[in-house]
Amino acid sequence: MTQQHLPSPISEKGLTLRSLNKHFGEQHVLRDVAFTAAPGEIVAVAGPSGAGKTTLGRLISGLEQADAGEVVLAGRDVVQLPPQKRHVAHMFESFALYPTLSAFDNVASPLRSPACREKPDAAAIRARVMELLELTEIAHLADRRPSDMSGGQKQRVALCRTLVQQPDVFILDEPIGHLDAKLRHKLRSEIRQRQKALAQPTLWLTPDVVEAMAVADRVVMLVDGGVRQIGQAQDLTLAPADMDVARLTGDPAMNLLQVQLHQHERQWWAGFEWGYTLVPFWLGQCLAETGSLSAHIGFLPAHTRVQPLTVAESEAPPEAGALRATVYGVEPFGKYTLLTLRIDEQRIRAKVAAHLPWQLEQPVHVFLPEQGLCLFHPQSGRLMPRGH
Ligand SMILES: Nc1ncnc2c1ncn2[C@@H]1O[C@H](COP(=O)(O)OP(=O)(O)OP(=O)(O)O)[C@@H](O)[C@H]1O
Repeated sequence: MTQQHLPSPISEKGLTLRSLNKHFGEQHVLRDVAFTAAPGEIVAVAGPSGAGKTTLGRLISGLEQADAGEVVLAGRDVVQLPPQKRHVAHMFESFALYPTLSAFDNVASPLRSPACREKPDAAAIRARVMELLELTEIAHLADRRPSDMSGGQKQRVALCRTLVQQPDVFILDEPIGHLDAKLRHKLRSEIRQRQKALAQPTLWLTPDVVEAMAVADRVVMLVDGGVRQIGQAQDLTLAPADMDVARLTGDPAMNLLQVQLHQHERQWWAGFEWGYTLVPFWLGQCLAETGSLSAHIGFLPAHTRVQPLTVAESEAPPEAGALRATVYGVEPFGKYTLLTLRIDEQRIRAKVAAHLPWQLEQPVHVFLPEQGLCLFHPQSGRLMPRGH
């Protein structure tokens, strides 16, 4: 476990996870998961499908038992407690609505339950439920049953039923995945504002790292059941802990280009089928220390400069630091254009100004950025500290 994975001192009202482990049969689904979420903090747990996000949420709620580890919630170690005594408001990916109840009654159900700590009266319940139904734009469906609703409408009922509670932690498992882009944007910021004002932490589980970065104060990157990195959007984007995190973060994700380095007259060169290009000296020195001269370098599409060339220009040797490439794909997004570029058999992407008329198969030079160039260890795939 690295230093960044160590939980900070526990807060009376927050959530602290320590060394959580879970197997399903032979499969090690969660490995030493440890992090904290402070009161009012939104922590997103992001990672690809099968990373263990749902299982982690279920361990915190008590719907699954951990093999080992601690879940400390509002100052209590809750590992031995049954779900109803943990005071967790959990929105399930599957919604789990009551089929015979209306949308209103589904949302009101936790407030009417004997396990509810607050015992609000009917008027208070109505006010809280309607406020959420209005926020999520389904107030007009208050009397409808789940069977007469779309997937996105059911998801909003499930979301309201979770947010209406006053638990010790909120767990939202893919809470807005079924909604259209406009509503997703609105709810992302509305829910963020709402949860930030509360005294409880919120865990937001999602495979969408861009959503995670937009909504959360910090993002926990979970890959293969292990925490690879915890950080804010810019930490994950500019300095991903390893190549898996680099592939998952950014919009679009960081370019990962395999290079084979060679030293010649105290300079380092990357070799390609079309020839060699000069690379920063620190890159060669750092890589040489690993005992291998082949590795992946990373750079963001937004930092990738592309220069269009005529055919005649493209046949001359590229200037120092430039890579020879051809345009493979052009996606105009209005404010900018996203280019896919082919360098030998590899593909990279570049976010470029929209005004140039890019052509498929057009020859270009690509310039590696001096700042923001990352080197990943040839064996572990971890980000290497940058040399001088
Ligand atoms: N009850 C179970 N029995 C056996 N294996 C399980 C069980 N629940 C989950 N798994 C396995 O554990 C791993 C993690 O699953 P989990 O649902 O937690 O992932 P996830 O990150 O939430 O994925 P998704 O984004 O697709 O929902 C997967 O390989 C899954 O097949």
